[in-house]
Amino acid sequence: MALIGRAAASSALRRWSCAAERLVQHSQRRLATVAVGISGGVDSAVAALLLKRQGHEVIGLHMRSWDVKDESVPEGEMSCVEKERHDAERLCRHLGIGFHEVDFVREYWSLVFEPFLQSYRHGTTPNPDVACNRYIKFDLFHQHALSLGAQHVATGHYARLRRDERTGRMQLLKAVDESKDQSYFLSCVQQQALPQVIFPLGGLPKVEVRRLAREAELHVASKKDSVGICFVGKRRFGRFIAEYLECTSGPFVCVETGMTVGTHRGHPLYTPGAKARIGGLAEQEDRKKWYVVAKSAQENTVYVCLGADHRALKTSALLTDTPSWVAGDAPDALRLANESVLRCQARVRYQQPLNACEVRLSEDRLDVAFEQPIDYVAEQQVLAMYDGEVCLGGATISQRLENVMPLEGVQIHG
Ligand SMILES: Nc1ncnc2c1ncn2[C@@H]1O[C@H](COP(=O)(O)OP(=O)(O)OP(=O)(O)O)[C@@H](O)[C@H]1O
Repeated sequence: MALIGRAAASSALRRWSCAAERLVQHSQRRLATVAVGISGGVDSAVAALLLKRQGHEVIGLHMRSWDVKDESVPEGEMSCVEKERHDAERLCRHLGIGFHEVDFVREYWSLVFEPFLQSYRHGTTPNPDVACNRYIKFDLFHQHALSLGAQHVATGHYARLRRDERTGRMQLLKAVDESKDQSYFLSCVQQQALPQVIFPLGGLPKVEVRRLAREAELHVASKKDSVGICFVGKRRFGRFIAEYLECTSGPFVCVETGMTVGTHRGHPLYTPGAKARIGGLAEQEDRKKWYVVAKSAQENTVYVCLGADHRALKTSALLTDTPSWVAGDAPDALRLANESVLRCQARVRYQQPLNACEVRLSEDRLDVAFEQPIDYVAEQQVLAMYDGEVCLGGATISQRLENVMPLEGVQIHG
């Protein structure tokens, strides 16, 4: 009897001490208040759900970065901006977390959208998502989230963070689900924001994120992933850009022959590497096969070639503007040795396979040589550099070098 009593008492004690331990861990974790960027989509909602389950005090922060006035919405329909806000608020209510809003419409316009338009005017192809992450989400938005009393700021980005044992700085890593990896868009984010950042989805496959959303009965569980540039919403890009930039028709010129092979509807509507869809040609087959090589804004000319494998679409070397290193400084290979060369991998587009390259610093710019020529390099897009799974940083491409242009003297820079 006494034995049974002692066993029961000690098991009760064990249960109690486990419960107490859980309570202590729980209350310690509760000390962290995490502001989650709630977009109205499934990823950030699941990020908030997971943080809440871990015991954090979670608040939802929705940002308005685009004015309803700048969306043409059919009568009686809700604009994209309003729909996202509505979904974000409903999600916070469902998750039982506070809902906060912040307006960065003006800042987004001047730091992201104006430079985006300017770049298009000059005949180049910018990346507004990289600029948005650097100047808005991981700077102004981040600071605002901290000013609300949060110690951490989380987003639904697919990427991971790790502290570098040697330097003590934060490293940006690719997501485990490579098909969703967003480190490319984060490659120009600055080190100072990263110690407070959490990416709860970096280790999860997207299918698991959707499953968690369904299990938690989030109304956005089956909502489509956002594709393309966020402010364009569901509109066709051509129609959208034509509202802001003058698009006048001009010639499509074949880089091989120098001959005009069709008429384009305005150079801003075309991106190097994309199909040109030249109309007016008799052969349907040919129409399918023209690709944009380059553009000249000055001459309002779009240069094209026949076939996706044409050597005019390949680039083996390029120059960039001043790079942005996630660690804050350039990697040791570029800083410490004379004649220093960084051997790494790089991509020039979201989800492009990584390409081996050599990077040299020339003044404060990068001179990049690829082991094999790569496809579809567009000026003003971002080059993101990697050492295995670590994203080292990014830089805006200022010039394609050694791209094969069979037609001597074709001037492609606007
Ligand atoms: N309007 C917004 N307000 C607050 N945070 C935002 C907003 N838009 C995006 N974010 C944050 O940035 C992350 C990445 O944004 P992105 O536009 O790539 O959306 P996404 O991958 O489709 O994610 P989601 O499914 O959450 O919309 C989001 O998961 C979210 O945390």
